[in-house]
Amino acid sequence: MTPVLEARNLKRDYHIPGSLLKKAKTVHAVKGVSFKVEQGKTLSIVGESGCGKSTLARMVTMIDPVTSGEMLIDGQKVDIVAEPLSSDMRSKVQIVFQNPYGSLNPRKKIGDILTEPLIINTKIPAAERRDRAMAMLKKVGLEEKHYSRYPHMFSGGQRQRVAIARALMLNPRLLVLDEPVSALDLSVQAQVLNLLADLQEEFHLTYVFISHDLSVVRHISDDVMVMYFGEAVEYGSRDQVFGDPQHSYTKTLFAATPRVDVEAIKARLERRKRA
Ligand SMILES: Nc1ncnc2c1ncn2[C@@H]1O[C@H](COP(=O)(O)OP(=O)(O)OP(=O)(O)O)[C@@H](O)[C@H]1O
Repeated sequence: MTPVLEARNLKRDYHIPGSLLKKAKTVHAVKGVSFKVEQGKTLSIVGESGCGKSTLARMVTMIDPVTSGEMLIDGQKVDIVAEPLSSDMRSKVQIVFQNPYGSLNPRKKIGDILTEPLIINTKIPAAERRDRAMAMLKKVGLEEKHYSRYPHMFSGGQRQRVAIARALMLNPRLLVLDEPVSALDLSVQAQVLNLLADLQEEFHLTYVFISHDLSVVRHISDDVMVMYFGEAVEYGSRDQVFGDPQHSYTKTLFAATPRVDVEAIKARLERRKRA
């Protein structure tokens, strides 16, 4: 099967200009990383702060150009080194950021936030844009009445639902989830993770899930890649990586991580819903 996304040897350097007191330097944030994700699957990318996860997310989402490497979407090569990147290709990959407070424009109503990608990227008439946004609100567990409200009127979990809805408005081939639940309370984390799992099942969505939280990663991944100082030091199926980690860094990372039992949280929420 042709993967939805294939990344080949992606590299990203940041050049930091010098000053009177400091020499110019180059940070090799991502040092040649390759991976594939098939339709309906989730690849998680884990690692400590500064290992290059967000840089990789921004390259895959085509927000930032890469220094070198190749990316194929549905087998078609994307010209990712060039700028500006084609908006057609860019709309195939959407991103949900960590902070639902910062990622939604506070001056725009939810309806405008959801229809904006359709206005920019399609010629869909206004009435249909509204219908699609209403339908998407329901898909993410919100209501039609939320269409005319502003982001500050929502909780963190609801805002993240809006961010997910916005990311899905253009029917992307791939959703990059950059720490999408780490700013939320534990019980809300479980609800948003359940929503992502339901949407994936219903629409056969493909996810790249960026996280430093191994208990969440263990719960939602098909494949896992562990990054360390800009390199992929481990890459394989979830069971391989968690069951038999090969690299010493992965072993240390797993040993140092307290286990949060997401399954137990889910079960508790279910019980509460039924009560
Ligand atoms: N715009 C930038 N200019 C210069 N250096 C940068 C820039 N963005 C990231 N870096 C550097 O690149 C490296 C990787 O950063 P990145 O943010 O991708 O890591 P991360 O794993 O996502 O960390 P975090 O979880 O803290 O966001 C770090 O050394 C960081 O300081």
